[in-house]
Amino acid sequence: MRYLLGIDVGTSATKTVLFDENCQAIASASEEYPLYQPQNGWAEQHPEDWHQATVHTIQAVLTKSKVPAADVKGIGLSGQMHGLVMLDEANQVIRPAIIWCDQRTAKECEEITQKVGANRLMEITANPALTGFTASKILWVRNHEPENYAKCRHILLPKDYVRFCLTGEYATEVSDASGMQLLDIPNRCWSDEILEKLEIDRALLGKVYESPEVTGTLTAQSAKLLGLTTATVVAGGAGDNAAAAVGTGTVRDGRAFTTIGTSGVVFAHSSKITIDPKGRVHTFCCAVPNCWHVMGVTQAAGLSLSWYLDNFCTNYKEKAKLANVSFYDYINKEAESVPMGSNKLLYLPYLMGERTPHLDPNCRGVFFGLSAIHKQADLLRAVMEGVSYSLKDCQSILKEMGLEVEQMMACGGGSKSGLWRQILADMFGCSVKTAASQEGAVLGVAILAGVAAGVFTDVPTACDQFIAQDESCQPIAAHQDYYSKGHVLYQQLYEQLQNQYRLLTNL
Ligand SMILES: Nc1ncnc2c1ncn2[C@@H]1O[C@H](COP(=O)(O)OP(=O)(O)O)[C@@H](O)[C@H]1O
Ligand SMILES: O=C(CO)[C@@H](O)[C@H](O)COP(=O)(O)O
Repeated sequence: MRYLLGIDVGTSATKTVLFDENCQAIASASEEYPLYQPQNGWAEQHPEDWHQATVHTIQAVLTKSKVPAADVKGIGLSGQMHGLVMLDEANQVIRPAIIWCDQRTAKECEEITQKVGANRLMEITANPALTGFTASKILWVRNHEPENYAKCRHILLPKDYVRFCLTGEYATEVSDASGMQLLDIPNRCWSDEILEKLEIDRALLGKVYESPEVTGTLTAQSAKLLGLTTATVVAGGAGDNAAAAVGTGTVRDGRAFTTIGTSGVVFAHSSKITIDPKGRVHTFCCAVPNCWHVMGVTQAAGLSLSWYLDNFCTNYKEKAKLANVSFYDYINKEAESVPMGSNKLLYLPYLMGERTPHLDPNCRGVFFGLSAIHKQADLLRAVMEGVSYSLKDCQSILKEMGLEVEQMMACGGGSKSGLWRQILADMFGCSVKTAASQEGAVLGVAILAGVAAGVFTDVPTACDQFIAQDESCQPIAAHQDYYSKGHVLYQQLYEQLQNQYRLLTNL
């Protein structure tokens, strides 16, 4: 039997799963690490935490499974997108990584638009200048930390830093590189025009591969450390959403999925490049060669839930213990005990600014309609509903762009909640399904590794063979009606507050 490793360098943790050649999970391990917020709207992590978590979780799954090293044919890397890792001459990390949800670069986005031109930026990178994307982070370091910029010899994305540690190669692949705002998205290569206009040296960037290509093999040192062999290939892999697309079988036109991870995403596959002229959703290269995807992003999806639970529900852990149920079973029951609409309470999930549909780094979270009748559980359900309203915003734009969706899958930590999936089905007005394997991104990159290692012929064929569907939530007409009215009110709240958010930032 041959085996494949899928690794997802997420925001909350790195997760590693060992699959056999039938894509059955054999062993899994995950390791959490901190997210640092040194200022309001800033977000950083230590790249070494990602590397250590990868090493420990690979070692853990190999120990648990007792699979012979020589039978592990390939490694697939998935990861949080957009983060900026800078290495010096000696390959040392220069400063903490500035990650995807960091919002400090509004001025640098103006600089990018002015230097490249709004129209050329859309034509080449398929997206307007965004604070979340890597290019504005590079310019921020150049503008604010010139001594760090001067030392920089290599720029890598989070999972590509881990790749460098494993293989010694400076490489990336098209799906993750799409989120740097330096890639020519229609032609799937670095854009010399963008690099020249932004005065970024191309030599700083790694080689760009397609997702199922081989980017290298393990170095002797990392093979020894991990308990693997130097014959193990490391595939291009994919950004976490492009990876989850493969892991949920979203690899053909008409297919889509919604993720509730730290962020939230509504993602549709497209064999043709389609761009929203207003830039509210991203068009990126996907993990299937010669295909693209369009996705809307909610900055704080699971993050909203974690923030609420960590700060205002510390009693829930004890209550779950007393009730003898898991923590998330307990919180989902609590949310279910509250009627639809959370007793007339609305939540705007803009804790880290918002991408789709507002592209606004200044906006922040709101509970609207608080009354003395509200209890912890009302706010809990309002958070889940508010995140879902934001995902509804994403779905509406994909529809407006003519991306027909025949199948909506759900993945990410939040999709484990039956209640959350039902709310999504009610708001989207379509069935929301889960894959039989809940492994999403890690399964996706294990399939990419399988193609790279010659275990599978191509990505869509492997998905057809190995991805099966499981549960399906159908929309309930009365809920749909309520939530469509709620959505109108939800949308009006941002419109009313847009100017006040700017004033708050400048206060
Ligand atoms: N059973 C569950 N019910 C509801 N939410 C959950 C559940 N399990 C995890 N989550 C949420 O999912 C999020 C983590 O999702 P995950 O996909 O692991 O994140 P990431 O890959 O972004 O680190 C957490 O923020 C948590 O709030
Ligand atoms: O910024 C994006 C996509 O554009 C996020 O999807 C990040 O890639 C982080 O993902 P999670 O850690 O929430 O899964």
